[in-house]
Amino acid sequence: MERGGDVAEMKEWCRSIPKIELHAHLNGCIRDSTLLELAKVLGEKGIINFADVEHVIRKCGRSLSECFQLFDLFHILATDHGTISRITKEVVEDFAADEVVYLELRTTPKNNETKGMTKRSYMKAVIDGLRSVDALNVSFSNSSERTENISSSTQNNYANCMERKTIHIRLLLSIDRRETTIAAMETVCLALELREFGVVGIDLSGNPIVGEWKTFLPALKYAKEQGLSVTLHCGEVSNKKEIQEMLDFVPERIGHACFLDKDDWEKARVLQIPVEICLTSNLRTERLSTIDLHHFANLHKGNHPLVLCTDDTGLFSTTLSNEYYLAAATFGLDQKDVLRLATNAIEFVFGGSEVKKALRGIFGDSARKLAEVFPSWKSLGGEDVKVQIKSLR
Ligand SMILES: CNc1ncnc2c1ncn2[C@@H]1O[C@H](COP(=O)(O)O)[C@@H](O)[C@H]1O
Ligand SMILES: [Zn+2]
Repeated sequence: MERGGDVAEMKEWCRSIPKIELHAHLNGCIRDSTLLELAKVLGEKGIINFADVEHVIRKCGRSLSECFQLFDLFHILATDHGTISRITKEVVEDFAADEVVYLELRTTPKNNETKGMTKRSYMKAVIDGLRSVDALNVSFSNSSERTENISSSTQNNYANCMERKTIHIRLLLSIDRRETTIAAMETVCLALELREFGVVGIDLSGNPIVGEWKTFLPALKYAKEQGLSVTLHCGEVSNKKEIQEMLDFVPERIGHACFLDKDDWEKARVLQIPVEICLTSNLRTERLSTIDLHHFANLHKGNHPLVLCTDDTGLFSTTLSNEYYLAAATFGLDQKDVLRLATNAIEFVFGGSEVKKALRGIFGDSARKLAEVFPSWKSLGGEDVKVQIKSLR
């Protein structure tokens, strides 16, 4: 990994392998260029001061609280339905360009009376955005490959459909920690209503120093009872009591987990709760002083279920392949380890058995093709991974 050629080959390897993204916030993944364009328009209308906003958007390395200030700005910039659809389309295109084959995109449904926006109409705009992607086959139905969920232009041209990349998308609705119990319950009910449009679960996110666990618990419990999967931002800041309560809830995954202590990790290990690891996000928001101290190392060593994710590609100027490369470069992973990590993520998706089967097929095909392209692949144990993929079927 130290020589230039090796670095370039590993970066290319991380880019070219199929990947699964399980922790990405829609509005945190807005392209900088789109954000600046939106800000400029609002500046011209005198709604914001463009010069101030430009400085904030271009700033690198923000504290966690600065990130949440920026999210408030994002929400001002992206309030109308058309913009939400556009952002969704671009985010999907960007993940697909990075060889993401399955994306679980999470977003917080928003009410905005002045714009005539309700949580339901916000989600309709997101779903319209998925439908408007025309350069890819977008499959976002729970009942898998139903053609009505493949973008309309694709249906018109079967030959094109076969040539295009396919990206499987599922949606998680986020409860913001500023919300009340009733608002959280509304989001869960909306998620249940939108199951046929690929909504598979609920996320709890937002500023981790705001709100109390007991406020969200009734809605999260209800979500679970109704068969929705639940993932929680857990231990993003130090909060022993809340971390314990969250683990006792037994979510299907947790995000970040930066401030779990020994007992908490033991509980997570016994319960085998998969952890969504967001290296760049944790580093940029100063959850740790240097990346080599990240809990990824211990979890990986202990074979704890984990998945590398981006959190907010736009906010942190990262990609999923960059996260894989960062993990490889920091923790000494070889190509075999990287592909195994990417493949293991199949087991933690909320999309159900049909999509898992499809993903196993994609990873199996890709392992065969990559073996031809990368000369070092065979000596690095490509055969092992192929065997592993087979045994997962
Ligand atoms: C940095 N780590 C993080 N910790 C907690 N919550 C985060 C987050 N990054 C993003 N969000 C949550 O996602 C929203 C933006 O996307 P949506 O408007 O929902 O699409 C933010 O407002 C915040 O609530
Ligand atoms: Zn997050």
